[in-house]
Amino acid sequence: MKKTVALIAHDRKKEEMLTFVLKNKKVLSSCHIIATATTGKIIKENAELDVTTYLSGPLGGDQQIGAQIACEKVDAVIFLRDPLTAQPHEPDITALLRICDVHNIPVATNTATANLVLCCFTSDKE
Ligand SMILES: O=C(CO)COP(=O)(O)O
Repeated sequence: MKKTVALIAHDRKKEEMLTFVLKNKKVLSSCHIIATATTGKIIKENAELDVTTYLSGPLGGDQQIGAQIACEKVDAVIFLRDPLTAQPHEPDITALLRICDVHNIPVATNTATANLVLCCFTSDKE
């Protein structure tokens, strides 16, 4: 069964996200990818992967993805947060991370952890 992976990146992390996606295109092409609007658009246009997009983070996209997690429809979240810039929708970001913990969903907030998460996907023969 296809894994669903949520990809989200703040503006100053979008380039890093795209590099990560391109490096891991093979494994990600076997997943159902969901993303917030701008992150998803960049991935679609530059990595030519199918992406289901939600609203932009500040407009409620983090909450929409959180709802998918609450419904047990997401297997992993890769959320490259900008730790150096305050975000207007900080409560939504906190809520997204919280709901991952509530449902025990792996959430990577940097590419080092994201690589480990995707490694598990490739070794999982399910
Ligand atoms: O703000 C975000 C996550 O909190 C990301 O939203 P975008 O992908 O639309 O930039």
